[in-house]
Amino acid sequence: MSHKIITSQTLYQKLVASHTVRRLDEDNVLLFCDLHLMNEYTSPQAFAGLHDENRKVAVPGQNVSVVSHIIPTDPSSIRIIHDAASALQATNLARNCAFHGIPLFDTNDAMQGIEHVVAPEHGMIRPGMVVICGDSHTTTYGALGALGFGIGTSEVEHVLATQTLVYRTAKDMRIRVNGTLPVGTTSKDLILMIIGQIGAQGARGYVVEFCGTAIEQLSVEARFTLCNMAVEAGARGALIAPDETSIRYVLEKCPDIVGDTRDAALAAWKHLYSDDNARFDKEHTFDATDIEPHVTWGTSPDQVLPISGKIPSPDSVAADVRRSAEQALRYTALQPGATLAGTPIEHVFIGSCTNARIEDLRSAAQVVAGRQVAKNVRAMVVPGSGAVKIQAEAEGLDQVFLNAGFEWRKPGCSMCLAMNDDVLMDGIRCASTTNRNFEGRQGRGAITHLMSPAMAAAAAVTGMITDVRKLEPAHV
Ligand SMILES: CC(C)[C@H](C(=O)O)[C@@H](O)C(=O)O
Ligand code: SF4
Repeated sequence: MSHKIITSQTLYQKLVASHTVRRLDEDNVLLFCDLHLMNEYTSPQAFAGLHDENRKVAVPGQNVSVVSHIIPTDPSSIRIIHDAASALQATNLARNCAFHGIPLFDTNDAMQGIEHVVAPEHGMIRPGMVVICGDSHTTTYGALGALGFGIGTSEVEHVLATQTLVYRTAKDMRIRVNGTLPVGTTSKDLILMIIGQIGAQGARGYVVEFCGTAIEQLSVEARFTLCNMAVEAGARGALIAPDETSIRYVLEKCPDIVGDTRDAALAAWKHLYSDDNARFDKEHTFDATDIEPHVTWGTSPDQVLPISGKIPSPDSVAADVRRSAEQALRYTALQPGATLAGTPIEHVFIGSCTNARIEDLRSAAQVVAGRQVAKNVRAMVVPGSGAVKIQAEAEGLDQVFLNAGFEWRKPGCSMCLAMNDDVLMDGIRCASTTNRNFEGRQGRGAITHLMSPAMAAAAAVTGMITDVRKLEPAHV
């Protein structure tokens, strides 16, 4: 007689178990995917592979495509992609989606934007789902208690053909953040601090569950920022157990969840938490109480400092990271021992799937209101999606930015990775709300400093990296 042993499970284990079609071996399962998101960049070869084998898309309705990376953001009314290769990617995506009956947010759709901003605002992401995409920042959806992660192009083809994925299970990490984030700081500062502490590989091989009072107090949009950037610590996924805050958000975005469906959904979501005795392979605890605004000084997101900190000397860092620190400082042209505050910048970019949602724009606008972009600084806001842009315009935020001398652009990935026309020149130093400060990320030779939207706004109006908490009150 066999006895079923009921053990405590982590939230991550519950999500994997509920989507496992078949266990393949010790490490791998065949995982069912509730939603597969696609973009123009990582899907063409997958469709080509599918067509070569004469296969159909298994469940077209559980796939959605968004043109994100290569779309132009200039304010002209019709968007025309001038680069031939990029235009071809967009046309291919449109053709493939039409052929297979896959919904598409196309280049000139009013709701167009960055895939990770578009999907949740249209109610596509719900607690308990598995969401995958050929894009690393799919971890964003953990904010709603959905397991999201990026996949490679060959996997995209497999998912299209079967709506399943051969999935190597990850280890479990818990990051608890006690306390409350102080005024003037955001979840961007929190995640930059965490990445600085555990390193760019610190969560490699793990799915991270965030918990603790500081996390509970975060809005859903702030949680998106946190989970989005967990991948910059190497995480294979990020999760926050659904609570009242996230459930309210989802119900607002999902008009179809009513009546019995709503009761059933609420009942199912109640189980989405890590059991008391669940075992995590690794745990970290932080306190949010004394967190300062954080800004990167190097070419990896873990090369980061609190704004009052001093740029490290390569001699003072551990031997294994010394060379990369030296290289980074050579690239960013900064002096060890100096503070980041006061470093002149030439460009400000407020955008990306990390920080281009409405709350991000509100927080930047609050700093900008009544001030002017500093002389010699070019500053732009690229909203995360058409919906964010429309909302911001309804609130008059576009006018706040335009009056101050910012450019107000159309949505897209834009200068987050410079795959469209928004590219920085060699040597230009940019205060950026994005997630990656790699060499050349925003243009060859361009230097990126990652920070929160409020800090980027402070940089725009002062012309230098500035502690937003120390700005004199503006005369609005
Ligand atoms: C283009 C895409 C594959 C890439 C990713 O996977 O993250 C991009 O979105 C990025 O942010 O670097
Ligand atoms: S905004 Fe940046 S990080 Fe996000 S999907 Fe686009 S390129 Fe990647």
